Amino acid sequence: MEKRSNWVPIESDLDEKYAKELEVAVKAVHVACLLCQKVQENLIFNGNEDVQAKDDNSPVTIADWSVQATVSWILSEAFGPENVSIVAEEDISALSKPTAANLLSSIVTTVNNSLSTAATFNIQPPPTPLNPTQVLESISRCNSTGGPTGRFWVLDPVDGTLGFVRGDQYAIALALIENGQVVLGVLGCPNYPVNKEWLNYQNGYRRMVSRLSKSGLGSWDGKGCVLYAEKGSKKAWMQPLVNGDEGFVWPNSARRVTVSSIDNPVLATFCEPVEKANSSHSFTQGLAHSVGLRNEPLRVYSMVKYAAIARGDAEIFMKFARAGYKEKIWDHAAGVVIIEEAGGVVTDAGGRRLDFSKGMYLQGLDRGIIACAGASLHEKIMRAVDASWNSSSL
Ligand SMILES: Nc1ncnc2c1ncn2[C@@H]1O[C@H](COP(=O)(O)OS(=O)(=O)O)[C@@H](OP(=O)(O)O)[C@H]1O
Ligand SMILES: [Mg+2]
Ligand SMILES: [Mg+2]
Ligand SMILES: [Mg+2]
Repeated sequence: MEKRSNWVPIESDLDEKYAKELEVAVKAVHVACLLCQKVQENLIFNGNEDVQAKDDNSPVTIADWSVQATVSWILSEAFGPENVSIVAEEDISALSKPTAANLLSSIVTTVNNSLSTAATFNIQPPPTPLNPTQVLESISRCNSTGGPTGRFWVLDPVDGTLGFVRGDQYAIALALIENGQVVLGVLGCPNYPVNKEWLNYQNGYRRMVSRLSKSGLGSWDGKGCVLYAEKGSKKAWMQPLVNGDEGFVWPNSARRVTVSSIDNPVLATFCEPVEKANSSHSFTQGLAHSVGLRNEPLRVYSMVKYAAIARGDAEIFMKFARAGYKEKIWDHAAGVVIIEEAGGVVTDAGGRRLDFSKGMYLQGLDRGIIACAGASLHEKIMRAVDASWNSSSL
């Protein structure tokens, strides 16, 4: 049983400047996590939820659209729609077709069910359930394209949708950007328990769940976590994910997280995308060999990789997408500020910090993304990338 003495009330972390934004964002992500848990359960155990394919063949589900609608609605209610600008992954093109009536109806139901439980987090639900037009409006309101000035939110409603549909890891990522800088990041990880036992089950989250339940260890209670950080605070925080129907009373408690102190690559663990199509496994394998990394790579879907570094469960995250792929800001914004405030370093392979000021893409990214638990380890990995790059076929 974990000692709870190091959990503190959420308010103790709140700096004046973004106090309300952080509080609303953390609550919205909790609501979204609960929504996703229900949809994933239906998808995996009852097999009765739709998985659609987008134009690029990537999957999208009712959870992606429902979270986008729900978070957009919560932010608009809290700050006024005229003050809320959101860059987000999903749009309504597939939902506006006449053949999508059933899909839209499932989304509307999911959003309303989710908002009706939001009172747990002191969020006032809508006076009457949202109708399809209002849900579509909430989704399509997230049509900001970002840029160098002003304030906008960045939302990946379900990051790692592939992991989500496979019953594995995924994340909900919400960040606030002001004048090109990420000032807040909140990362919901519904399948990443507060304790890191899942790391012992390399690439097999579902195997872990089934093994733990068979072994009667009892430590698995299905809960995930929500991580968050405010830029410049030098602190990153983790809350346990609450179960909406436990009679739980908000505010939740939080615990500080910090990166690992390991700076020797020989002892480090690195994480990377599960799919070879999203990042070159052969390049990272060669690089791992060159620096003497002994541990198996931790292949995990979604920004849970950023959470793993921030929590000190792994030391290195690398992503080297194929040439021509343009990384989107919603896949990184929340994770970057959380790792940095937890004591880590995130740059491209040229050592430059990621630039969130150029619209929806991370423009000018040099080769790939390297996040490490500290500056010294980061320096070593950067040197190894440079040494391996020319002999690679990337
Ligand atoms: N070809 C290609 N190369 C690189 N990246 C891509 C590519 N295609 C998609 N994406 C984006 O990757 C997001 C998922 O990244 P992950 O690190 O979770 O990858 S993996 O699922 O573990 O393989 C995924 O985020 P979601 O769409 O939110 O799941 C995409 O934005
Ligand atoms: Mg994503
Ligand atoms: Mg997504
Ligand atoms: Mg997607």
